[in-house]
Amino acid sequence: MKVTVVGAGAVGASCAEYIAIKDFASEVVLLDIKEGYAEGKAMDLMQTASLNGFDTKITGSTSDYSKTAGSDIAVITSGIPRKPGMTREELIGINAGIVKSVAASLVEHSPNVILIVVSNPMDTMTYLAHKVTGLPKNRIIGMGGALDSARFKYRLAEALEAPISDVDGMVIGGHSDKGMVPLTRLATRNSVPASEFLSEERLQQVLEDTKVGGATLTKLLGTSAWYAPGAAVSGLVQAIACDQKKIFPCSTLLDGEYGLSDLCIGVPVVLGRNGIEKIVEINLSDAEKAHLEESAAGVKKTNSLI
Ligand SMILES: NC(=O)c1ccc[n+]([C@@H]2O[C@H](COP(=O)([O-])OP(=O)(O)OC[C@H]3O[C@@H](n4cnc5c(N)ncnc54)[C@H](O)[C@@H]3O)[C@@H](O)[C@H]2O)c1
Ligand SMILES: O=C(O)C[C@H](O)C(=O)O
Repeated sequence: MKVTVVGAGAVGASCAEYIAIKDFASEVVLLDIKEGYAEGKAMDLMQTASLNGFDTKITGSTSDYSKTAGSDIAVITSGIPRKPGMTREELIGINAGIVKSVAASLVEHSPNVILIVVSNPMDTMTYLAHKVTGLPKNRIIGMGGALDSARFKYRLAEALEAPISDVDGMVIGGHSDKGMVPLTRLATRNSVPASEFLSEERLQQVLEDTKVGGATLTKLLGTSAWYAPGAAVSGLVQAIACDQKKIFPCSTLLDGEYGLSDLCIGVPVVLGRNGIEKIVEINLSDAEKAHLEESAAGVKKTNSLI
């Protein structure tokens, strides 16, 4: 299993590290445009191999896509991150050009690749990857919901004063401060609805904290987060590589599902060796449907800028 990660910055390197530590891929290629940067990150990571006990071979490349040839999965993290006070949508001017050229180069060298798009604004960048490559829809996946759901579970565990392994929850919708739709109605603590333990007001606070999860970290760090994003990407890569058939909320091209078409937005999907093997349509309440529709309108507005 060969995995390429484009962008050896904060998220790309974190993602490569988690993939290696989980030890399911034979090879990870890191690629960046900064001279020597990906090679340096790859060497540093390889020097953790004996310490962390993995055999995955990590190599680096400065803009040489021939090194990525034959990749089964490629992750696109290249692009600028936001600074405090910015929205993800404001990154579109620079990141659209980067994602466009990177996606085309990846597919040129690995025609059978499954693409995972991370660069922001992620839903629009995922849609752009479709426009540029024309790959079948099962082979282009946007990562946002897996991260947002992890943050939702973190906030739920905090409110419930429970171990995180005891809570479950999912966030669908666009990966944006306003567009996320945390499904508080379906959140549970060990199969018991979270609403049995938490007031409506406290659940609403969990929802609000989840939606601004990325912005909160950006304010604290001066740039956006990388550990949880890297871990979330590695989870998707592993589900595909190991044909796990796990459900994750991912940004995918919709064609009538959830009453939405011609956009990529986060909904639950089954991930396996063929990428997105199924879009799972769950019954949403009227309020959740309205939130998802509002979120879709926001994503479409951003899509109109590419
Ligand atoms: N979807 C998500 O959930 C999520 C989570 C975190 C970050 N992000 C996004 O991921 C992107 C990367 O974030 P980061 O913190 O790693 O940024 P970063 O600045 O640390 O790393 C980005 C890297 O991309 C490289 N790069 C730029 N143009 C390139 C090109 N044409 N080809 C190859 N490499 C190129 C840069 O040299 C840099 O090393 C940002 O757009 C950020 O908003 C998305
Ligand atoms: O918040 C950001 O800009 C980065 C990323 O989308 C995140 O949610 O951490």
